[in-house]
Amino acid sequence: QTPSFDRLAEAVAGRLQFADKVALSKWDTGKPVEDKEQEAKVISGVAALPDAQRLDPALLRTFFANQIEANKLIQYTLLADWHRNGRAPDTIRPDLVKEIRPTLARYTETLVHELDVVSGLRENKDCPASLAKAAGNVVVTQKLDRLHSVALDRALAGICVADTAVKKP
Ligand SMILES: C=C(O[C@@H]1C=C(C(=O)O)C=C[C@H]1O)C(=O)O
Repeated sequence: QTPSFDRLAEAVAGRLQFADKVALSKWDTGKPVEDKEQEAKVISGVAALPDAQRLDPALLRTFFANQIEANKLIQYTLLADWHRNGRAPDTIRPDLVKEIRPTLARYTETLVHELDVVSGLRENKDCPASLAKAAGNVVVTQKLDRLHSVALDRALAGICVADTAVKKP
């Protein structure tokens, strides 16, 4: 099977869907959206994964910093919406430490694996177009709203060598 960005984009979107649950837990607990200590744990955890050994450590750091930025973008927007409405949805909220962060960690493993799969596509001239189209397909299949589509493009920025949107190592 020829490698494509489809699975990477799916996994990135999957991780982003969890930002909603993170935001709910922060609404309930009053904890800040940004947790620098947790971010450092996520980034240092990546380097220890088997698939990470084949990848450029600087690319991994940039890529996961972008996943975290996109996650926070969703959290800030949802929290502001809920403040405007005076209430948050009453959907089930998993516990941040016991449930959400372990789930995010499993996405991290999948993401590192998928990054490894597409590593040969990063240099291609059509990389930005292929990546953006893969994201567009995920928007349709996962029925992403505008906020999550915006965050998806943000999270994917910087993967292509020819992409000038985000500074690369
Ligand atoms: C997801 C969280 O919120 C933010 C986003 C993080 C992430 O995407 O991994 C990590 C820390 C926080 O800055 C969290 O606190 O766990």
